[in-house]
Amino acid sequence: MTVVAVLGAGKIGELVLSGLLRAGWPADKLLVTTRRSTRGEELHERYGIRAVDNATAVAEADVLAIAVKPQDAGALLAEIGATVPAGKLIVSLCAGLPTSFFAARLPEGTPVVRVMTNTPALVDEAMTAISAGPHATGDHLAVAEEMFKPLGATIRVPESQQDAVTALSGSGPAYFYLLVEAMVDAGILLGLPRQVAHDLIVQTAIGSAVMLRDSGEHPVKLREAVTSPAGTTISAIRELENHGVRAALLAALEAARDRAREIAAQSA
Ligand SMILES: NC(=O)C1=CN([C@@H]2O[C@H](COP(=O)(O)OP(=O)(O)OC[C@H]3O[C@@H](n4cnc5c(N)ncnc54)[C@H](OP(=O)(O)O)[C@@H]3O)[C@@H](O)[C@H]2O)C=CC1
Ligand SMILES: O=C(O)[C@@H]1CCC=N1
Repeated sequence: MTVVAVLGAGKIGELVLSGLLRAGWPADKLLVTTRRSTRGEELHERYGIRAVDNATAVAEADVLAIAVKPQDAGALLAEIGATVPAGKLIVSLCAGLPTSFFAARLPEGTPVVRVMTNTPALVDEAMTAISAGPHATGDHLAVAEEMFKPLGATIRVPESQQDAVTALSGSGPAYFYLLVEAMVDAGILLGLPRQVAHDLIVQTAIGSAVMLRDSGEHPVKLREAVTSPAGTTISAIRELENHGVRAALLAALEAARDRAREIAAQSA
């Protein structure tokens, strides 16, 4: 069975490892590397997986999943790049960094796959977009899918779309959490106890998300069904439109996409 090493197990690396274990990936087929040894020990105690150094991971794993911050990827590749044996699959989880960044720092012919996942991996509801980079074949994409399917949904996209994907689904959970936070505060403003406001909004978010996924209806239709003539909802929607929420979202996601491009330019 494929041995996967997660290089740089912070938040996302741990989510990937724990998801693979939940899906039945044997602990002895997983390796983890960390910068701080205490973090490696913590992950070993929590999951029973072996914490090793980057050189050992390169030597022993079939797949190297790079989960360091994009700003740390250059240093990591300077350390391991030349030692990566031919044919080892590199799966990058780094926002912004194109596969060419990795190819330039790895032996010629090394297959590179770029993925963008998100934190709902914690509850097996991630959205992961997968792209083939240099030398990545259908088989390599299938390996990446085998890794990420247990964590939620997967989709294949051309790499040219990955910065937009990052802006939408990679960063996306943060936008929903911000919205929930603001709506709970609105509940406080209206005099509800915080816990009651929290419970109302969280269940409303879950119900709305499940309807979006399962009803097959367009979001406009779902919204219209809530919006009664001369009712309460349209009064709120007028305020959202007056405050430019729609325009703010367009600008915000464009800014996230632009930041991904900037990270790539600064790392080149
Ligand atoms: N957070 C998110 O929602 C998402 C993040 N991503 C991407 O995932 C990647 C990781 O993000 P995230 O988990 O949030 O970041 P974290 O900072 O939580 O994790 C990165 C980890 O890499 C470790 N690290 C750095 N350099 C090395 C090295 N040379 N060898 C071994 N370990 C190293 C860091 O160690 P130390 O703790 O000592 O600094 C840290 O624990 C990023 O590239 C990000 O763009 C993608 C999708 C979503
Ligand atoms: O904020 C970030 O840069 C990372 C990438 C996508 C989500 N978090």
